[in-house]
Amino acid sequence: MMRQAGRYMAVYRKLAEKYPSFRERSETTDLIVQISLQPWEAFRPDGVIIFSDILTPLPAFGVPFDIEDVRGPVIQSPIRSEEDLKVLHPIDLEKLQFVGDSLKILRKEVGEQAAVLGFVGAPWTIATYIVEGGTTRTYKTIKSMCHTSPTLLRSLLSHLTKAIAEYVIYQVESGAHCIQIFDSWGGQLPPHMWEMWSKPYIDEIVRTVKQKCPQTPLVLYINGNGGFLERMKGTGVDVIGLDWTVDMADGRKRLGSDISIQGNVDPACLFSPLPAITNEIKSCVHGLLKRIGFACLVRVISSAGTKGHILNLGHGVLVGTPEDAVAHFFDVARSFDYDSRVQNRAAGEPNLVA
Ligand SMILES: O=C(O)CCc1c2[nH]c(c1CC(=O)O)Cc1[nH]c(c(CC(=O)O)c1CCC(=O)O)Cc1[nH]c(c(CC(=O)O)c1CCC(=O)O)Cc1[nH]c(c(CCC(=O)O)c1CC(=O)O)C2
Repeated sequence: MMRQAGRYMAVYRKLAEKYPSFRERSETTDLIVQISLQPWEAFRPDGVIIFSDILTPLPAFGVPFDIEDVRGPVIQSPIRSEEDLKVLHPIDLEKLQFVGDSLKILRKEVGEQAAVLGFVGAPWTIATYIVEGGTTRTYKTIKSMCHTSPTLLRSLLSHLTKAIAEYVIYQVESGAHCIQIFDSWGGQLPPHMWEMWSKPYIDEIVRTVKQKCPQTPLVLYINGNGGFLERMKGTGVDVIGLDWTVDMADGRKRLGSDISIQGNVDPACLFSPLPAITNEIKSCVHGLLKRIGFACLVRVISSAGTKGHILNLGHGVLVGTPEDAVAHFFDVARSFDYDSRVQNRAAGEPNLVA
């Protein structure tokens, strides 16, 4: 479940009182492991996501940042000129050792009972933070740069692409079974601009990672991706993450049966009464069943966890979500009878469904 650990959990909030700096919580091996395991201990999901952030690798290639309580991520020195680019250097993976160490420990902690999941931000999405200096509603600085300083923006995106590809490989070599690429803000671009300013860089990451780690499933997620599904498939990833604005059956029809889909229950639905949550999950799964047929789904799911449907929310768990609603989501997911019929818990191949 996206944003599986974090502020909606009371144990996390309590730990955050003791360690008030987000960077400390997400850059100290013991704390990363402890926080990543909080939802595992509470809900026993099929995947344990390392507690980290898409911005975590930035200081390792020359871009310091902080996460402030109200403002969220803040980049003190945004990159907006050729001169600013000079701070960038190749990624120093030694500075991210806490990520590698945590993944190794998480693999030991969960054994064969769950997949361990890593993640990165896509170059465009990371660039929005580096250029805008933090979170933005309009993306106007970076979007105007596409027209006023295309060479500069291309240099930045190329640098990020190299760094992120190396970081993905590092996570896989440290034990991640699967990597999700968050192009969370790719959906802010018109699709033809995404093809120019985001897709080629994701393509390059997929190519590089597939050469080194051909067995590792890659998931691609864009927030607001209704206009992008076919284009996302063109990157060569193994799984497309749908947000909740796309009907699951439409998504499957548009993407075909030769690729896996993740998603896509509306995260806000977890604020509803439990029976309503059950219905939403069923309609997400059964919509898919109706579209491609039950037998076909079983066949697709059973192919070693890289094809089929990974039941998930359409984006992260929202702050304030009741924990019993999250528990209910996992209970309902586990209750589907296809789960018990599918033999995708082969040795060394944790179940990636749900
Ligand atoms: O999400 C917020 O509102 C907080 C600010 C924010 C952060 N990163 C950010 C943003 C969004 C923005 O403002 O641009 C920037 C950020 N981090 C992330 C994404 C990708 C996405 O969710 O679409 C994004 C961009 C898009 C987005 O936030 O929707 C990814 C992320 N951050 C984080 C996690 C890990 C987790 O939650 O389990 C994960 C995802 C792992 C996964 O789902 O597989 C952790 C994180 N980062 C952050 C926080 C809040 C700070 C705290 O706990 O003290 C937290 C903890 C939490 O969400 O409860 C900081």
